[in-house]
Amino acid sequence: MKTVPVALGKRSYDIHIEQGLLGRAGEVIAPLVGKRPVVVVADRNVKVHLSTLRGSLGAAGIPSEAIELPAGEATKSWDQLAALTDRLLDLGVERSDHIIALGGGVIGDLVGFAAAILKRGCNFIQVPTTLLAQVDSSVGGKTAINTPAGKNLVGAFHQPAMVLIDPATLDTLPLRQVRAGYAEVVKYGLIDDPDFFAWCEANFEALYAGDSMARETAIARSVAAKARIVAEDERETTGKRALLNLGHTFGHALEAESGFSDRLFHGEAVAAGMALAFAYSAEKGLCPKEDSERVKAHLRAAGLPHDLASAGIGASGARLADHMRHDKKMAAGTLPFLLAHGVGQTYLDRDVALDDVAAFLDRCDRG
Ligand SMILES: NC(=O)c1ccc[n+]([C@@H]2O[C@H](COP(=O)([O-])OP(=O)(O)OC[C@H]3O[C@@H](n4cnc5c(N)ncnc54)[C@H](O)[C@@H]3O)[C@@H](O)[C@H]2O)c1
Ligand SMILES: O=C(O)C(=O)C[C@@H](O)[C@H](O)[C@H](O)COP(=O)(O)O
Ligand SMILES: [Zn+2]
Repeated sequence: MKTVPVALGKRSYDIHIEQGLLGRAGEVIAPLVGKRPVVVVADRNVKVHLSTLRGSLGAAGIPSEAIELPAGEATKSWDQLAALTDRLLDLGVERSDHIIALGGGVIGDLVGFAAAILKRGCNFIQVPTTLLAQVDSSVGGKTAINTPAGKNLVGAFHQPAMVLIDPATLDTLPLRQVRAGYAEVVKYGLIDDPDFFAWCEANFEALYAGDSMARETAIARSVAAKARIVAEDERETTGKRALLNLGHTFGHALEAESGFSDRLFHGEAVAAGMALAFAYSAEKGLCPKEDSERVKAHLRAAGLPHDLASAGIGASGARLADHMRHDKKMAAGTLPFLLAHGVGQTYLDRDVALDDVAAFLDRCDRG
């Protein structure tokens, strides 16, 4: 088993990665939970993994209850949050108990937020089953729901007590979802690790084909990068953690424009967003055009949206900029942007005018 520590003082925890880990999750979790019952909150599409997980909990002598929730971004809602917290209260969850989130980023974000507010803070464990959740959302403690105003606008920082990653759960994940998760893998290369971006260019096909070495390398390098950044700036106050938002100001606007629907998954929106961030950087002369073209070419080759047209977005720049005004990075009326000086050289630019971004978007090809 490979273990990546997340060093956050009293809130430190381990990320465990191992093929088949779900089948022995009970013994790994047992030292945390003792013999207290746990509640597993699972996505309805992961029934087979739920049964493996509960089997291993039972074998370790840990009683469990299950709550199954509908799949999809719409589940990150006030209604689902209220229903979930009511169920958890009915089940008698105590503050020191552990709630397990089994599923993708939607389940992780919702369950993490429920755990943050239930009895003013319960423990939770992330057991991510999508590539996106295994490389990104299960780590770092950002939890949230969406509101009519936009993405992740109500939430809390609440770190999990442990993250258990079984790459074998990806065997059941549809290819389109694997690709969407891969966008967040590429992100780490683009932020500050050009060697990892080159690794991505050379290995994405193996990853898509389910090669176990490629999967484990992608997951381990991604979570190590995220753990390092989160340990430096847990609450996104210094600008360091904001680097993880590369492509997200554009991406969240595209998701909002798509109505948070299956038309554009989060990872797909982030892929288009990263390509737009590089294209804007190149247009401003901040980044070599070859780097921007290289990013776009890789995302295209990887079957991901790489501009507005391939993301299916026809909205005006002004309309997309209106979505961006809800971004949580907005400070004193200005929105800092994640731009790049090149591949692996992302930085937070505090001198970008939203109107200029809107005009740039109007010059881009439409869907
Ligand atoms: N908190 C964070 O740091 C963070 C980071 C990145 C993304 N996110 C959030 O994560 C969400 C996206 O997560 P996601 O891409 O995992 O989406 P998701 O949770 O909607 O999962 C994608 C789809 O895969 C299905 N699924 C999950 N595991 C499966 C499996 N093993 N086999 C078959 N089907 C499976 C789900 O039912 C769903 O239909 C977004 O809401 C995004 O904002 C949060
Ligand atoms: O962990 C982070 O920090 C991230 O920004 C990771 C992102 O991939 C993720 O989508 C996050 O939820 C976006 O955060 P937000 O603060 O823009 O809602
Ligand atoms: Zn993201």
